[in-house]
Amino acid sequence: MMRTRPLKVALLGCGVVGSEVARIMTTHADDLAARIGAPVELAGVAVRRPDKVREGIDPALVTTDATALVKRGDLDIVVEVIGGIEPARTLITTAFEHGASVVSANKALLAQDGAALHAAADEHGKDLYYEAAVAGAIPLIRPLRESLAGDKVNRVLGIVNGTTNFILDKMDTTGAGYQEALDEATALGYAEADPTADVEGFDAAAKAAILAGIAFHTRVRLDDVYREGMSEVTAADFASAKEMGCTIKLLAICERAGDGASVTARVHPAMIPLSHPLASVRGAYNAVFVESDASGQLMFYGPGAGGAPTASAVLGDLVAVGRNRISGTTGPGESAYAALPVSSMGEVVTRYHISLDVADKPGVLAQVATVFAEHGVSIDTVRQQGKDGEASLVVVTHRASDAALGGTVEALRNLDTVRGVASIMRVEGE
Ligand SMILES: NC(=O)c1ccc[n+]([C@@H]2O[C@H](COP(=O)([O-])OP(=O)(O)OC[C@H]3O[C@@H](n4cnc5c(N)ncnc54)[C@H](O)[C@@H]3O)[C@@H](O)[C@H]2O)c1
Ligand SMILES: N[C@@H](CCO)C(=O)O
Ligand code: NA
Repeated sequence: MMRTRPLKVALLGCGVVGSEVARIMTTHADDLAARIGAPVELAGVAVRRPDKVREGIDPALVTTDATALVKRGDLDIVVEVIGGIEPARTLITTAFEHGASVVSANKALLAQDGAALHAAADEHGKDLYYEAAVAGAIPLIRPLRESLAGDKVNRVLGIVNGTTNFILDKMDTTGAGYQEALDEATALGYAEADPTADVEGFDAAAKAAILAGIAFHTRVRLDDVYREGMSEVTAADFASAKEMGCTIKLLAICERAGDGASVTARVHPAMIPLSHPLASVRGAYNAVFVESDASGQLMFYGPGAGGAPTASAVLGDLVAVGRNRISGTTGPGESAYAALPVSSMGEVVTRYHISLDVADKPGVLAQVATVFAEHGVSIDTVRQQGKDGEASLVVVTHRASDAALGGTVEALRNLDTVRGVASIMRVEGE
């Protein structure tokens, strides 16, 4: 039965995502009401620039005072799509204190302060939902939190940043320069306000922290995630990858480690075989593999960024939270009972592609091979190309720990015959 009193929703931020949330709330109002069981009323929109024309939004609803809006006391749901840490954090906790539940797309904040925000939601008996924070439109938080709640997830691996996938894809397939590809991603609304968050891997690391926490029922914060961005990936790296039948993707990888007694979470560029499904994830699309004991391998794929796709996830949460409000319940909160420690990157085991500039003279290959052997790193293949008394040596290893590989590279740098280490890239997905 339809409740006549509407659910009052406040929108904080009306940028790329917020404007699409407002548009869908208006255009799909009847369907949303039918699905929730009550009409949804846009009760206020907090913005920074009040003079901007916002199509479809009653100017009387617009305010620059987000704090006063969340303190009104009659709100059912606050949708936070401002981004960043403050004032978003204080606005969310203030919303809970004044009786509202919260839907947010803010991965940076959730990866840093998720535990405190969940505690605040619990304390006030309210919901905190954030499907949009990871992989945009792709349902991932809810499947991990609800559908897979009876299984044991062992690994989450995927492409969770649309901007960097867009850039890497352009560089790989069209030979476009880095800046040109980044400018296009920004114009399409994929990039964060400061694109450093995307290209240096902070955005993906925040998502990895959120995914690892939910998947392994533990707490993983942004600082726990090992992070390397993609701004140093070169055309030469793509050429090396092609020679190996691979491409390069910025991956987020969360795994159980040490016989399941700990977890690791990392974000870095990696070579993956062209035959791997992640290799064919194009443009700003995201794709995430989840491996669980009983389910086996699951793949989630779709638009990971952009206004409308992200708004789709926000609206899904709005409906879920709205239904909870009507029935006087809340959805599942934080599940961190496993309390697993996060291991350092040194314990991660994977394969490596190392490109060295060496002197082209007798015994060099043997010297290099000895260094690998001394550090317990087994070599899979070696390829050498000569150029004027110098040579480039490409070594691909079998699986080894990051600590062993680090020691190997340090020792290689100390060899007189090694002129430089041109690139080190992990090889995943085999
Ligand atoms: N764009 C995407 O593809 C995407 C995808 C998933 C998640 N997100 C997340 O969604 C959130 C919003 O992203 P966006 O792309 O819409 O960013 P945006 O910069 O386009 O929008 C944010 C808006 O908030 C406004 N704002 C800033 N401070 C404010 C304040 N104090 N009061 C009211 N308004 C304020 C800004 O003026 C801006 O219009 C971020 O957390 C982002 O990480 C974005
Ligand atoms: N900047 C992010 C938005 C989606 O979270 C990306 O490019 O994936
Ligand atoms: Na999502």
